[in-house]
Formats: sequence, C-alpha cells, structure tokens
Amino acid sequence: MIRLERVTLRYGTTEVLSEVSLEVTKGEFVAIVGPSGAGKTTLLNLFSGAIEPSGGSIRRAGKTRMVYQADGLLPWLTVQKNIALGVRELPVEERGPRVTALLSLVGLTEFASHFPRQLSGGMRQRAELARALAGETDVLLLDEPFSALDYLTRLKLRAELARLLSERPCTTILVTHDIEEAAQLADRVLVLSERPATIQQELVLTTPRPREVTQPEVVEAIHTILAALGVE
Ligand SMILES: Nc1ncnc2c1ncn2[C@@H]1O[C@H](COP(=O)(O)OP(=O)(O)OP(=O)(O)O)[C@@H](O)[C@H]1O
Repeated sequence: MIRLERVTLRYGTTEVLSEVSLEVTKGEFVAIVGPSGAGKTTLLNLFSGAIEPSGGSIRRAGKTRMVYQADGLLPWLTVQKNIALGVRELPVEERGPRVTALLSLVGLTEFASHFPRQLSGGMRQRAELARALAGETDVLLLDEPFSALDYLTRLKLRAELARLLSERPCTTILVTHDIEEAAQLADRVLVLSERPATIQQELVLTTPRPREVTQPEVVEAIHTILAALGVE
C-alpha cells in the first residue's frame, strides 16, 4: 500500500529523516515507536501525502485517513453527524445504514445525538475511530490516538481497535509512545533512531490479536523495544 525508497526529509537545515526505506503491505498493522522528536509524525504526514519528501521516492495506494491524539471531532456536530462526515463519498442511500452500523460497532448508539463535550475522552476516541473507518478507507493512520486517556481506558480501546479491525480490515499504521500498545497490536514494530531518524530495528509479532499484555511474545517484544531505545 505504501513504499518509501531512501526517503529523506528536511525542514530547512534540519534533517528529520535520513534515507528511510520501508514497505507496508495491504492489511498489515505497523507500529512506529522512537524517541521524542525523531520524526514519527513526520512519517505519518508523508504516508498521508500531507508533505512530500526532500529526497528519495514514495508510492501510495488507496485512501488514507488520519486519527489524531484527541479531540479531532467537530464540537458543534453530534456524534452521528461527526461520523457521517466520514461517509460523504458513499452513495446517499448507503450513508445512513453505514453510520448506524458504525455507531453500534463502537458502542455509541445511545449517544448518537450527543455532542462531543457530553462524552468521555474514551468515547470521543471511539467516535473518531468510527469516523475514520466509516468511508472507503484503505489505510488508517493513527497518531498516538489513545495517549490522552487513562491506562484502563487505553487497554479497553486497544482491544476494541483489534476487534474493529477484525470486523473491518484496514491497513493500519500506528505512531505511539506506548511500547506496550505497539507490542499488543502490531504485526510489525519499527523502532526509529534519534533524529535524523533511520529505522534502527524491526520486530515481527505473530500471535493473533487480541493479545494480552502478559502474553510471552508481547512481554518479550516490550523488552526488545526498550533495549533498542537504550532504556534497558
Ligand atoms: N512543520 C515543521 N517545520 C519545521 N520543523 C518541523 C515541522 N514539523 C516537525 N518539525 C521538526 O521535525 C522533527 C520531528 O518532528 P515529529 O513531530 O515528526 O517528531 P515525533 O517523533 O512525532 O515527536 P514526538 O514523539 O515528540 O511527538 C522535530 O525536530 C520538529 O521540530
């Protein structure tokens, strides 16, 4: 779905990414972790087409949707109308049923007429995910989607994301500071180095989702990632 070949990205004289090569295949779930300021969000912006590389080449296929950290919903629209923004490109007769199905999928049917401010943080992120999955999304780009939430809510939403993706498969790229989240969700974890970032380690996980935090492969992956980041 996405191929980067020796992609370099500079902002003025600051080199953020240095000759990054990477391929994401259809249906894959890739997590990107790395030090703060390494260029994770920059990579997502390259994937979405919001920015173009300074050097190297990038190939993208299909439609991408980005889900941000928090509060990407429009505050003046109800949950239902926010989700409906994601289905604008569908034929008119398909839009209503699709929104209804998604509200149910993320457990927000009873809150369809509520405004974002009337929901908890976790509910707002669920609504955002529903909006991102509502249309003909081929690639879901998640930029620390759960980082503003408490630990228990994050755990719940990870399980919910795994379930949503099993029901509506989508190529997914997740940027996160949460190493546990990466190990629980991803088929492949890419560890970025300090800026200018390169991919310094790649880790493949094979246990099917949903995965418990205590599963051996998850625990082992967490140790490996921490070691790669120089924490252990
Ligand atoms: N629009 C911009 N103009 C200039 N420099 C930028 C711009 N966007 C990002 N940068 C710089 O690029 C570098 C990488 O930023 P980016 O947001 O991609 O990092 P990150 O890995 O996502 O960081 P964090 O983990 O802290 O969110 C930073 O040094 C940042 O200052």
